[in-house]
Amino acid sequence: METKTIKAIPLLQRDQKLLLKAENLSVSYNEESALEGISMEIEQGKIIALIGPNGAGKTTLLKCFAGIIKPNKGEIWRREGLIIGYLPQRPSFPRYLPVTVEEFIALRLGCFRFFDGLLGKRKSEEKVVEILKSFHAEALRQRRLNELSGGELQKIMVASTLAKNPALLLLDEPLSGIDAVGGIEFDQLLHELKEEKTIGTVLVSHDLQLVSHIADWVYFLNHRILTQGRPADVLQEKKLAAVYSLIHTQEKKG
Ligand SMILES: Nc1ncnc2c1ncn2[C@@H]1O[C@H](COP(=O)(O)OP(=O)(O)OP(=O)(O)O)[C@@H](O)[C@H]1O
Repeated sequence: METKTIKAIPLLQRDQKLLLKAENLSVSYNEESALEGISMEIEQGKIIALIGPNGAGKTTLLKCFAGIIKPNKGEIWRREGLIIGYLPQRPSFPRYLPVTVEEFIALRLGCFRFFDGLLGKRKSEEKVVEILKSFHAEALRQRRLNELSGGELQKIMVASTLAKNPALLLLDEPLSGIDAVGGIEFDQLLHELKEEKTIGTVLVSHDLQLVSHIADWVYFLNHRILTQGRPADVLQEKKLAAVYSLIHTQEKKG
C-alpha cells in the first residue's frame, strides 16, 4: 500500500493565473486503481472539460481537487486562499433539509441568520435575490427544497455553488436533469464566467456538444489521461473512435 503524500502547498507565486496544479496523482479504492499518474494545471479564465466513459475516474479527480479525497500518490498545489465551489454529481442531501430555497442559498453563503453570519440578514437577502435573478429563478425563492423538481433543484445547486464567488469551480454533470431552456441558460452563464476571466472551471460532462463549444481544453480520461487537447482536435469522430477502441482493447485484456 502506497503512503499518502498529498500536500496542500500554498501556491505558486510564479504564475498568477495558475489556480491549481496536480502532479502524478493516483487513487485506488480497496486496492482497485481509479486514477493513475494524472497531471494537469487549471488556470483562471479557462474551462477544462473532463470526459470519458462511466467509471473512468472523473468524479474521483474532482473530489481530489476539492480536497475531499486524498490521493494515494502525487501532489496538489493550490493558490493560497483559493475559494473552491464544488457541485457534486446528483447531490441528494438538500432534499432532506427542511429549508426554503432562500434559506438554503444563505446557508451555503455562510450568512443564514441562525448562524449569526458575516453579512447580516438584509445583506444576505439582497445577495440571495441577486443570485436567484441571475438564474431566472426568483419564483422559487420561498419554495421548500423538497417541493422542487429535479431540474429546479439542480439549478438552485448551481446558483448556490456560485454564490460564494469561488475562484475555482468544480462542476460534476451540472446539466443532469435540467431542461433545454435551463441548459441554454447554463451555457450562457458559463460563457459569461469565461468572459469575466476570473474563474477557472473544471467541467465533467457527457454532453460533448456543450464541451465542444465551451471548453478551452479537454482531457479524455479512463483512469489515465488517454488524450488531451483543444475540443476541435479531441472531439473529432475519428479520434474518439480510436480512444474508445483502445479502451475496448484494454478491457478485453482485463
Ligand atoms: N467510494 C468508492 N468506493 C469504492 N470504489 C469507488 C468509490 N467511488 C468510486 N469508485 C470506483 O472508482 C471508479 C471511478 O469512479 P468515478 O465515480 O470517479 O468515475 P466517473 O468517471 O465519475 O463515472 P461516471 O461517469 O459514471 O459518473 C469506478 O470504478 C467506481 O466504481
